[in-house]
Amino acid sequence: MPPSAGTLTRTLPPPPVAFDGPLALFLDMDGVLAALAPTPEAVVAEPRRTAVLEALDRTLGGRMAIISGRTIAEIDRIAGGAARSASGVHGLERRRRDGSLDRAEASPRVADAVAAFRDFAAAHSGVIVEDKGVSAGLHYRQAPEAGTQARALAEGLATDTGLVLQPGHMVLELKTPGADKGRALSAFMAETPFAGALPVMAGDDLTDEAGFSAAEALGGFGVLVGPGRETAARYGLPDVPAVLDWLEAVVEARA
Ligand SMILES: O=P(O)(O)OC[C@H]1O[C@H](O[C@H]2O[C@H](CO)[C@@H](O)[C@H](O)[C@H]2O)[C@H](O)[C@@H](O)[C@@H]1O
Repeated sequence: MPPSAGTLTRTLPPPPVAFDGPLALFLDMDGVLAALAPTPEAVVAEPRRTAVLEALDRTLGGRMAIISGRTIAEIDRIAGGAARSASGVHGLERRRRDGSLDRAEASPRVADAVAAFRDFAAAHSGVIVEDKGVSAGLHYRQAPEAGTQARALAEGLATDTGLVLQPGHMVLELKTPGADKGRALSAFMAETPFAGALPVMAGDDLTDEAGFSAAEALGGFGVLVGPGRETAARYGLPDVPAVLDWLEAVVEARA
């Protein structure tokens, strides 16, 4: 019997490596496939990650996608081009395996958020602004003392602009409304080659909870990476190396 999803304070069991029927894997990037680094640009392509993604894509008949808060261009840079199906910026962009692309129209208020974030960064050394077109990110990993003020700014801007506040690991993002990782997962699952497979989503961040719930609703499950918390995931893995070990074992079990 698989463990149940829901509020969990205990350690989650590790996910299975062998599955009876067709499997569809949805993978988050930062904190799952790539260890967290001081800045977004510090994360680069690595041979082990690229190799296992290519092997999964082959073994799963193309039913593998990265669903990230990063842009698809960033996913391609870090995954070494190994993720043909990808969703970026928390579901606001989605590229199918054949290269066709869906992209939400950016709210004009994103530019206001970027401008306000840049003013804040100019006054707080170490704070970084990430302009993703459809969303704006304010990173304070290198200036943790600015976190409280950064949150107050982002919350105020969310109220003023109607943008959606997406907190992450030492980052506050304001995104164009209308998408999340769960909707991206469900959209992939409605199409070839994903339709009919068992969806499994691995993630670490709050933004990944929508993906866990969507996988669960479609008969699959979520895998929470990192420390335990209240989650919709059924299984857990401690860190990025454990994720890569698990993915390699999945490939081997299907070979
Ligand atoms: O959904 P994800 O793939 O997990 O992306 C979430 C955000 O990841 C990036 O920021 C995070 O990783 C950086 C590099 O390790 C780190 O410096 C930062 O503190 C983290 O928040 C990315 O820059 C964001 O755009 C993503 O939304």
